[in-house]
Amino acid sequence: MPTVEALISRARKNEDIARRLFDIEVQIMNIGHCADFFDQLLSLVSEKFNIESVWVSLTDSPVNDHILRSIGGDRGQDKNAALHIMSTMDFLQATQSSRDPILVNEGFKKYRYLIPSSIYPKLGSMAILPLVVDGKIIGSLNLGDSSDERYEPSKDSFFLKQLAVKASISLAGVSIREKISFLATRDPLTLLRNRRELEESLERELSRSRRHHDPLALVFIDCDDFKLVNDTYGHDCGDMYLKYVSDKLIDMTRKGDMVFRFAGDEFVLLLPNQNSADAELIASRIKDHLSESPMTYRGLQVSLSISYGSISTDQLVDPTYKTLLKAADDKLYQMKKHKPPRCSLIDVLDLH
Ligand SMILES: Nc1nc2c(ncn2[C@@H]2O[C@H](COP(=O)(O)OP(=O)(O)OP(=O)(O)O)[C@@H](O)[C@H]2O)c(=O)[nH]1
Repeated sequence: MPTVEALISRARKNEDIARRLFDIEVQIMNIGHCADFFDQLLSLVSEKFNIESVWVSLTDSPVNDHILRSIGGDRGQDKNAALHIMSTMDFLQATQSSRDPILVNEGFKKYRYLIPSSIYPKLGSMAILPLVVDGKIIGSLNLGDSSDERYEPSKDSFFLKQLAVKASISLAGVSIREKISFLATRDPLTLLRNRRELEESLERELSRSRRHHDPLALVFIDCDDFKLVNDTYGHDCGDMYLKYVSDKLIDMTRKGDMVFRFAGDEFVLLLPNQNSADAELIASRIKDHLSESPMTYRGLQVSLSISYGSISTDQLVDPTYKTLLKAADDKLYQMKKHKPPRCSLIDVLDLH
């Protein structure tokens, strides 16, 4: 039978843990970006509870696309050891899809995919706290210690569960807030940056280019005879065509480049640090590649063709948002003018 003093001491200890959990919750609940959320969460948990190793394992499931994009990570390419990205199957197999904390102090091999290699050799025990967003397990918050007692499996995991729930609820909030602000800047069909974003990005990049005396290139792209796609195959095919083109534009540009949907079948590339020759080369490569990569739609190959106009700040005196766009649009118009009209979009019938 515990003494009154022991009971009071235990109650105080629990109160102290609850207060620390509350402090963490208050500090993470209003964060706007997933990357900042994880940084804050990990450092707060480690600091408030004096934990040797704290890291997050995230599955590569499509439900995590938004979070992975936000933290800038892909599987096998962790942003840092504290954010560990792994296959969904490995994760669910190791944890048996448990929604309760898992305490481990032996048999780490089973959980090896969850543990960054820099932490694995130091572990005496660990706690795996599942993170659940929108009812789906998306990974875990993990706590590790060199002693085999701290997370000994028979220990009470009540507060660990509390931590898992608070982290999950806050992450869901951050994720939704970030998604809303992301979508406000995007074209809903292609998810490319929208025209308003172009205006802001172009102003920003122009002043950066002036400050650093670096060139900035812009390519204006228009799909040829796009109306024919809609008229021949219907609007769904037209939508697919626009998505197909936008994916190719993303694939064929570099990480620092920006791709925008300007309007209907018009796209703009913003290429920091590229001069006129670079921009012309990139644009003509994209044009050639699209011409050689017809889109498959219901067993038909629908051919693609674009016209473009490329311009760089090194070709204009005192370039502005308007003059840069206008110069690229003029060049696009010149290319369009010399293009023979197409009457059919079908290259090859029936691929089956
Ligand atoms: N499917 C689909 N069609 C769209 C969308 N936005 C605009 N359009 C269509 O895009 C077509 C653009 O037509 P035009 O401006 O004549 O362009 P074009 O047929 O490519 O002609 P050129 O530019 O002269 O080669 C119009 O028929 C619009 O209705 C969209 O989101 N989805």
